[in-house]
Amino acid sequence: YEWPSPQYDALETFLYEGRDLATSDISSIVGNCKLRSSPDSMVAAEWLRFAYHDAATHNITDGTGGLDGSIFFELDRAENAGAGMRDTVRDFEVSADKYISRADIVALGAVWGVAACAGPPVPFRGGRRAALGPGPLGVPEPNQDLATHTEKFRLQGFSPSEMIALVACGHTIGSVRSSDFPNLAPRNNSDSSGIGLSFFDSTRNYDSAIATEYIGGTTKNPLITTSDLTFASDLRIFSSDGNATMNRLQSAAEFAQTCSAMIAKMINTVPSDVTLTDEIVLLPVKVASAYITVVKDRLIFSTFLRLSHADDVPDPTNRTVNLLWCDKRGENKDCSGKINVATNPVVGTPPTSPLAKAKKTKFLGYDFAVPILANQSVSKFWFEVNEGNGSAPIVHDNGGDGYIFPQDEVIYVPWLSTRAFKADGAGLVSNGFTIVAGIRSELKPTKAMLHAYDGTGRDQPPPYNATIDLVSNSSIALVDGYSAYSAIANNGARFLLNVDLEVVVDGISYKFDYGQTTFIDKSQQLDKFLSTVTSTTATSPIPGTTGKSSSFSPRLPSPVGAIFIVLVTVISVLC
Ligand code: HEM
Repeated sequence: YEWPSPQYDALETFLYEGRDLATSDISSIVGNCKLRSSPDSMVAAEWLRFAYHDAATHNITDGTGGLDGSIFFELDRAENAGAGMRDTVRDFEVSADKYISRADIVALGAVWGVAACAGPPVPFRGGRRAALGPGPLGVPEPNQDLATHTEKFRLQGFSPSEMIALVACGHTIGSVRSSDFPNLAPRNNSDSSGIGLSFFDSTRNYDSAIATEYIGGTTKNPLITTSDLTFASDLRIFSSDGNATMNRLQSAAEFAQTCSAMIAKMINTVPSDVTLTDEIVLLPVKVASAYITVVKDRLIFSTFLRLSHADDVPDPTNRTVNLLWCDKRGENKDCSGKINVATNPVVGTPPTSPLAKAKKTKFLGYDFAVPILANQSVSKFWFEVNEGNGSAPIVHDNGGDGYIFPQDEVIYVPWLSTRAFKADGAGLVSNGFTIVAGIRSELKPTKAMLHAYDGTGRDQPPPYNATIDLVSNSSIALVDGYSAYSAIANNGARFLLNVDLEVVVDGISYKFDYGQTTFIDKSQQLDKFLSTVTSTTATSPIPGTTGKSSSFSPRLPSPVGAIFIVLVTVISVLC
């Protein structure tokens, strides 16, 4: 891994922090193995079944079907019956973006669901392509015979013993509902919703009870105990190898290991023309964002460092984190005369997804937003972390090269961008944005474009994917060094516009990637920026260093911005 790896970075944030581009924490819907309020069905079970029904239609012979999000378009089929499926659609329809497809979200739901109910970590790879319509039929149904099920699992790529394991790894959580299968699950009169839930085993955790209770003869799994044997599909499947697999799965360790592998294989069952990413592993040190923007007539360099530690270790109290960077332009270009230092970032606690919790990990985030000048800008940056315990500070510099700041030719300015939307009682009707960008004033671009993408929307509309010219907009004053451009994007009844910008100058293209629009026109935007935008209070040499202090003196912010103080210190280095 080397920063920046945009798709990896986006998937990593989503997988381990549980939040999407709009910073909405969708994994918290399933966190702590939550139940829906009415009926008390398990969200994790609904998400796991949703993923299975999407993957189950894979055909290894022609490479079609598999986990591709086609399930969103297939809920009117008898084989996909169930209220849990419809609830899941609502959970998942707001988060897809250009790096995280709807299909990846279905797979993530299975990973989070298993982890949220104390199950094993399931390795996750991204890169699934979202289908734009229904796929083939073929999800197994309980009234089909063993030969039919064995053949369907073979077509999905699973051997007979893998079939037994995968069904047990699915039916360790959740229930059969009376409202969906009245012949299998009795209606429960004490349940005010009238929807009887007959759970597969006596525990709500993702554990081996499904196997121990089956082998021990105490199971209440309706797909085993039903008096109508036509529907006893788990009984037929579990006993199909003389109970050898189910005997083995009684061991907690064996169950965890097997199910981690089986669920991973299930979510990696994708159409043959899809190439998945490498496994997304948790980055212990992560630069989660780095951009230049304008907030209240100041040019701001903003970056966010996320560090992790074991969740049974208290948060460090003496830690200090400094941001260091080189100018990209001017007399001190590339740190030839000075290194800039910012201290005292705003410290926050990024959320942890069920998977990060299962890995017993906690995050601390260090948010820097420092005023800079356009004629100095940023070429690269790095961090110095001092734990305050006498040990030498640790430098995080991307393996030695520093974090190279991608480009400053075009910047995104959410602060001045605006949103217009219409909603009625049924929800969002239309959404549109005027996106403001800054392009360096000395440039004469031959092309300036907004690439706008939105993969969300009720009832899964095709993604909005538009390229719109950015037009010079002299009515907007930015800051010295940047001229304002704007473009209008209408993303219809979709929720999560993603902003990419591109300018072409002398045949070279400069790109800003993956800007979000959630904070536009909302008070949170103000909160977010004002809580991190910092005032520059001094320029002084760091104690112990020699050399003269340079004349770095960015504009002072308005007092309202000075909620947190970052000391920007500029030192001369001996070169
Ligand atoms: C022959 C194969 C299978 C059959 C016939 C089958 C059948 C069923 C049925 C009838 C239900 C009840 C649904 C409802 O009442 O809404 C159910 C629930 C469930 N199934 Fe399966 N299943 C099979 C395989 C799997 C597999 C392989 C998985 C995942 C790895 C899985 C995961 C689940 C889960 C988690 C639930 C509970 C859903 C909830 O509580 O909302 N199933 N299954």
